[in-house]
Amino acid sequence: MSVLDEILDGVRADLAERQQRVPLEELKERVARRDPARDVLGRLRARGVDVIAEVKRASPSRGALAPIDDPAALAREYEAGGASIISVLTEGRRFGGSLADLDAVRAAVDVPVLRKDFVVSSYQLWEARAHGADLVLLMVVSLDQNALVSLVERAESLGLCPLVEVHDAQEVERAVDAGARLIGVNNRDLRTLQVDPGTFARVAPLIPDGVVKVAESGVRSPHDVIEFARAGADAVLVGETLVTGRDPRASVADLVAAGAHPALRQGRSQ
Ligand SMILES: O=C(O)c1ccccc1NCC(=O)[C@H](O)[C@H](O)COP(=O)(O)O
Repeated sequence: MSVLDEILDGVRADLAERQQRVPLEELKERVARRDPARDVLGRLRARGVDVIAEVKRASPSRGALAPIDDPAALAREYEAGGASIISVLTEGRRFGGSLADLDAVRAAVDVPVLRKDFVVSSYQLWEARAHGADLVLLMVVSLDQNALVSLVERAESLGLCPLVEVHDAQEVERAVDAGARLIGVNNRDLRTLQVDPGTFARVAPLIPDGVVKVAESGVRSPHDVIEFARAGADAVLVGETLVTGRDPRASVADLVAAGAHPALRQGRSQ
């Protein structure tokens, strides 16, 4: 069994437990009391190369990364450094995240917040919105096409912007067919956990113009931001480098500054 399959088994078990504890009707009532989700696509199209900064305690590939006792404080640092979106990993078993982290971050920042998890059911979309997320990750590799299409539609009907994650040409085709307007190319192969930073440059040209493109995983430096931007990225998603560095605000600011260079504006998604 692959690591991804193990993660998905755990996600389904935890999901079943939450569905017992928190009925869908209760989530719907909480969603109805929430302010509408923030605009994401307009923001990503309007500026230089945006930085999506991730709250990530641990990962299957690297084990423990950082304790992050106060995710709200970390998110405020990211926002002060110029991050356009805060990504919050809510998977508990392998990434050490939780919906409580999402609550804390949502209450701490004004920028949009991404619920980063292994979504397999519309219940998780209701959860994401009930806990204040503006975006939600949908991974093509872990969904059949009917499920992908229906989760994209359900996310949008809740006002959530789906970030549809792909890794190869076939997954791009599926994401586009499902109506994705925001596509993340993960440089990490989730079956082997290997990161190949060249993945984005190979896969991004297959994504139609007008779709906003995010380079995910393996972004380590301002130089990387420039390289991904030259390959067509509108945004980069960064976890490990930020949570293991000494000064997350300064690290984000350096990445944002690299992405704001006027020479990089040409060719970005409109
Ligand atoms: O990070 C992992 O090891 C991992 C393993 C299996 C599934 C997903 C995984 N990561 C999720 C991500 O996509 C990253 O957290 C995100 O792109 C940031 O990557 P990085 O900057 O390399 O931490």
